[in-house]
Amino acid sequence: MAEIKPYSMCWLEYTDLNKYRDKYRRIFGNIVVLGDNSLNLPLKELRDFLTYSLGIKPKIFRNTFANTSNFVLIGKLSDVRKVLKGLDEFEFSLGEEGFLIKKVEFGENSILILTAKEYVGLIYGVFKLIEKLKLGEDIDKINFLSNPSLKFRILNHWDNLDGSVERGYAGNSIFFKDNKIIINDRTKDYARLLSSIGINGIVINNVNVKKKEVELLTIPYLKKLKELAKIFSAYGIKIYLSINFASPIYLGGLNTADPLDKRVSLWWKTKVDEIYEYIPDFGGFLVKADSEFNPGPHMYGRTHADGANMLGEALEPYGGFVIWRAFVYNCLQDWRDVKTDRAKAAYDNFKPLDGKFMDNVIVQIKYGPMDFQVREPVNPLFGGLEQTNQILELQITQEYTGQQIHLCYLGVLWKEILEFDTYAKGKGSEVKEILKGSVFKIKNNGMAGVSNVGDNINWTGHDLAQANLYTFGELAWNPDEKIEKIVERWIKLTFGDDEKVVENISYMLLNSHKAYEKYTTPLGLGWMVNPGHHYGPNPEGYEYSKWGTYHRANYEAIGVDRSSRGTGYTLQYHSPWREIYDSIDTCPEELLLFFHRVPYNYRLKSGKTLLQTYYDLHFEGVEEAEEIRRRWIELKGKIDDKTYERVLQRLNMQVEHAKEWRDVINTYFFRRTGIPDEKGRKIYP
Ligand SMILES: CO[C@H]1[C@H](O)[C@@H](O)[C@H](O)O[C@@H]1C(=O)O
Repeated sequence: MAEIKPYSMCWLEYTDLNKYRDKYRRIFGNIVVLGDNSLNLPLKELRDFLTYSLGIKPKIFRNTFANTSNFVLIGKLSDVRKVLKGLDEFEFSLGEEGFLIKKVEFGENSILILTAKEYVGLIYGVFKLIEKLKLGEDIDKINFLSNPSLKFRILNHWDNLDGSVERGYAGNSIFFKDNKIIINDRTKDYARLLSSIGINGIVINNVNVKKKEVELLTIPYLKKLKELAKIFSAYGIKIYLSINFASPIYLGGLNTADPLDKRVSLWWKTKVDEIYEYIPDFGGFLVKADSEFNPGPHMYGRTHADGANMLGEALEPYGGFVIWRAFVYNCLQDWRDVKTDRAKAAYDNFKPLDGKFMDNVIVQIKYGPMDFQVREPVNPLFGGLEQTNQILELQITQEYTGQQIHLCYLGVLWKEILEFDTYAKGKGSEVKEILKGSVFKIKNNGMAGVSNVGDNINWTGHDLAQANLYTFGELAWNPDEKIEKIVERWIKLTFGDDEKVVENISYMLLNSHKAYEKYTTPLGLGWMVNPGHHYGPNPEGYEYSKWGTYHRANYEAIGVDRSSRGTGYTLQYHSPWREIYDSIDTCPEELLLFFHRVPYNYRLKSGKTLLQTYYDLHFEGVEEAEEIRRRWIELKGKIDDKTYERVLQRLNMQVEHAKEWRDVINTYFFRRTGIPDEKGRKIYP
């Protein structure tokens, strides 16, 4: 029996797979390992899975297969090639992090090879092999080579040293408590989970680096971080830290953090030297600078490039990276000022700096120009920046998308973002192609996801929110994969392969984002949330505040004119998007209110008015939330009771809160216009 843990292992759980035992026994009864003890970890992963899930206790052979006939062979490609011929081509096709799983016949013997150029590939590979076995896939003729498409596949934790998590909806931090770093069994299990979805970097602390967190760069913390980094490193994951740009003042006693001041750059160099003494494979820094009250180079009249490059120089000798966020805007705006448009800020700040960053600096860009709303257009910096490394920032944690009380599967949205064609170099310049490095020459690109993980027993609060974490990793590894396939795989790995279970949960996941969008703020509106915590409806919650997030509804119209006749935001896009978005007639309706100010009586393509459409979508959204719950209820008895109940409870809350959204928003529109619903449904006066 596998040890029983006080938390679930999500898609890695050792479920009983006895039914596949006979299918796999012949080959998996023997494992030959080529190489030294460094391969013990992938070996242990495979052995534990075979033992606990399949009831196969493999015999292990080290550096010999003299007495075996059928076996699994694990080793680095250079070692495997010494004993098996015909593997030359893989020297070229395997990348640094890639792996190969291949069945070969060798005389009388059947051998399943798991190989990679580097150790890290063997780790990723062993988890993929386990996944295939867990899914019961045929491995008789397997010839599966996989390299990640994106170089950086990083999770951002917004965890604070006191154990709280900014925008966290799954309990407390798994990394920090009472200003101490936590290291326990769960740390390693987290590394295993992340490695199994190909993650290769993790920023462990919040981008808002407050006074206490500045101390993470001091020796007492570095000593502990060294231990933590070792655990992650064994699974192919590098540790990064968010830093406060003013650290030389807080920690170094300097009176400035000016990036062009020699004392400042020297302080950082010395600090970086120290960090690498403790953590030789340290990934680098994530920096939120000149953003929402965090200090940055603007304070000294310097540019983001000045700031980032100064850090880049300190990290360069060690191969470390600076990840610099593009989330920079005026957060002290006056609602009476109609000229300033927050949506334009990232582009306005960073486009002029294109080409000025060092090669080990990466600009990390939120998917949209505002802030992780349920729908926004894709940030025009994608396609706008041509000579700057870039990371697409997604929010796995559901700040604006239901806070893990609502089921809102984000994979469908992320897929649309990745497939958005920027037309930067004509057709075929999709975001995913830019990130792969195939549109511009820049190569140090990737994806970052703000983690949805906490210390809840299911890691993510809502059990089904595990799918968002899984999907993030899978898409970062291969953004070309079909989302339906990822969903199906996650369900089977997590809940087994019962047809009804797969059918219903697929339905629930694939339709949940659309439903959430409908009953909250469809047509690109966004922002009608309660200020501060961002849960639940509040149509004017952000209307007169300083955050630059206004819809400016009056009795006739709603939305911001961001066209060339308005704020000019549309001009940040390449053609044909700038023309498409610029005209109310061609603008995709799902983004209509983002780009245009639209009268309530404006007729959409369906022939219905904007107002009636808004009413209809809200009624539909609630019905869809009810249907999603119904699909879950159909699975009673097919899902273990505890999980079933936990999810049902959240789905019940979702339906209730969806009704609250529907009624508050519909009433708001009714009160603004005085026009009732054509279908006479209940709208509160
Ligand atoms: C970490 O701060 C977050 C903040 O909680 C969130 O509400 C805001 O939208 O985005 C910020 C950011 O992305 O920096």
